[in-house]
Amino acid sequence: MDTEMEDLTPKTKGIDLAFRNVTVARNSKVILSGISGHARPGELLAIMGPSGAGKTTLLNTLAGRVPMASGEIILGGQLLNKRLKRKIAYVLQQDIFFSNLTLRETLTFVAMIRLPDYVFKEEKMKRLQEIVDTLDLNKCLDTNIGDMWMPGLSGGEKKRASIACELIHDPVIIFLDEPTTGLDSSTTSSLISTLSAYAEKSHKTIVCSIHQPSSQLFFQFHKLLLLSQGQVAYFGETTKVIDHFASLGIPIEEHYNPADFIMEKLKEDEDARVKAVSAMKALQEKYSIAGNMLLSASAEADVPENPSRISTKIRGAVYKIIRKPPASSSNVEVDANITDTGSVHMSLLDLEKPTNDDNKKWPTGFVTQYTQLTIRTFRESQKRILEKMKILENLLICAIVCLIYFQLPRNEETLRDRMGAVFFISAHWGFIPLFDAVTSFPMERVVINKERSAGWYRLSAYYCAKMTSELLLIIIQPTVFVVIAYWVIGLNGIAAFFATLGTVFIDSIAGQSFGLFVGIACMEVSEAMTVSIMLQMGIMLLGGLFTRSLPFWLDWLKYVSFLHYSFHSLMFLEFHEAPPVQCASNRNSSVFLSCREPNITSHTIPSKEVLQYYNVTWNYWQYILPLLFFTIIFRTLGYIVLRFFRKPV
Ligand SMILES: Nc1ncnc2c1ncn2[C@@H]1O[C@H](COP(=O)(O)OP(=O)(O)OP(=O)(O)O)[C@@H](O)[C@H]1O
Repeated sequence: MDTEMEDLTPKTKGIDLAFRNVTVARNSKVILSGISGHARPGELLAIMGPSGAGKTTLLNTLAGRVPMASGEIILGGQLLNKRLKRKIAYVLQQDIFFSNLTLRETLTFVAMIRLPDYVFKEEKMKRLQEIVDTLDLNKCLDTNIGDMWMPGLSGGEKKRASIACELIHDPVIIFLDEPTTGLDSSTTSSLISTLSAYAEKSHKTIVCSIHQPSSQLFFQFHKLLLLSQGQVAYFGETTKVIDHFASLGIPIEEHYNPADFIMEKLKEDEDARVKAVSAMKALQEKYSIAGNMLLSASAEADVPENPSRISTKIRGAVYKIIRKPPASSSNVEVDANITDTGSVHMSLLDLEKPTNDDNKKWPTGFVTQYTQLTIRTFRESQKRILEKMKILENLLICAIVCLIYFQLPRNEETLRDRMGAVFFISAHWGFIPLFDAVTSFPMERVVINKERSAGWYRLSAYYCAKMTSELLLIIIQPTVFVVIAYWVIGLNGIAAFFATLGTVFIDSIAGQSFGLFVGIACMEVSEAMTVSIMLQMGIMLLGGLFTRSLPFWLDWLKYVSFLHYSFHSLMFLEFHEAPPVQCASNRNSSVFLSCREPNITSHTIPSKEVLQYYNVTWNYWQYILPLLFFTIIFRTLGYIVLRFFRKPV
């Protein structure tokens, strides 16, 4: 893999990362205590430590995703801020994707949306190909990402795909949270080699948390930050760690994997752990650590034999470190002059200065974001909504409905059945999109949150794309259903047919809007399902078929059921200006006045009377406008909840 590294020509060089006295507390528990360290461009820094040591918390904190109780994070000479956060790439431990998109579709979207608008599409695709070559992903470009239910990319390929998504936009610094979890040893080895080579060749700063690498892998990391119970147990060059532990009186046994040895000592030998942590503390207390960490210095100045001698050793290296800069300063200056090794001057102020382009909040404009998100959402939803099983299910339901209501005679005896058929159509096509939205959104939220926290696009662009891209898909299945069932059942004529079709579309869109709102408001699929089933019951009962006369204090509730409007508008279309309904054969038992009237010779019921009998007293638009209003209200509420109450961390 690394042989192809030459192809990759990043436009931006990495920048220095320095962190000092990072302390994080959660629920009055201190998770990280006074963590300091430093990584330079071209370096691969490993954060290692036993489970629960605080690796993920530290990475999240360095990436600006977790608030600190105290401490400083300095990137390229500036305290970490919103603008800098957008230049950080963060590869999460979990690989989060839309599982039914192919890798090519996924990466094309990322390239189009994360590379700035002034880069031509051909250039974006070229950059994408370079990343694909570098990470050896050519073979699986047309494979679905997949998940536990759908076969797709292997674990290693998925991890490389996650890394590819982050490398495309040429970040200045890359964080990876346990990228080797779940990978076999050869995939792990090839991944770490790729990262190490990438850091060196493209001069990027890479920080990566890792559990327990093999010894071969261990030495591929340039630097090591060892955590134990939220404290630093070692920070410095990886090659010096064995000597360092030996100097503390903890020598490694021969032929032992150093990573295994260190982890065992930290986990099982409390004395060794305390010694290691105290040695680091002694260093930190002695010197204010800013741009350069003491042990990286001590590594250059040889490793001290024991903690008590550390200060002498460091003093021997004659470090002049400017003391803690003022907290208010946005440009933190750190000088490290090593007088005995020549004049090594490093001013973090000299590194990357923000350009106008850097200050832009989003990599691409609204139009690009909206277009790309529409394409992606359409592809993703198309595979979900028009899934083979769903099509089959709807065709079967259509067949059952056609069999039950086949060519309903238009008479009083079958009026109830006709009403049932109309109610079924409105309920079915209101609830199918509702449940699709309810079940799919909580899963989609995970992807959206990942992308929102990394600042890929505006929420408004995503939401507009989501609202519009699925419209066409939502109406395909009801169209097929209505086209077949309408004529097989023998509903009202051709003019009412088109109006029925339009009404079913509006019903489906209102149902989807309601489902989307519930899906957005609920955090879990199970919670969303419980809430929607309860609401579905209420909506059904208030729809107009089951309850014709509610207690007066409950009567208003029917007006909040969208089904009430869709059902009544379809009833209106079915009976307004429709062929007459024949009276019951026993006219005396008829519920309609027109049939019971002894002087009237006609044996039919006027549509107006049927509509009145079923309480369909408004005109068509009076039922449709509230449906449109519901759609707008639920979609707006969905946006508000997503924007203000469901913010990603
Ligand atoms: N919100 C929280 N409230 C309380 N404790 C927390 C919270 N988040 C994390 N912790 C605790 O902080 C410690 C560090 O967690 P973290 O996930 O950073 O460890 P880790 O080193 O990444 O572990 P692993 O290797 O198992 O992933 C753990 O003991 C964890 O239980």
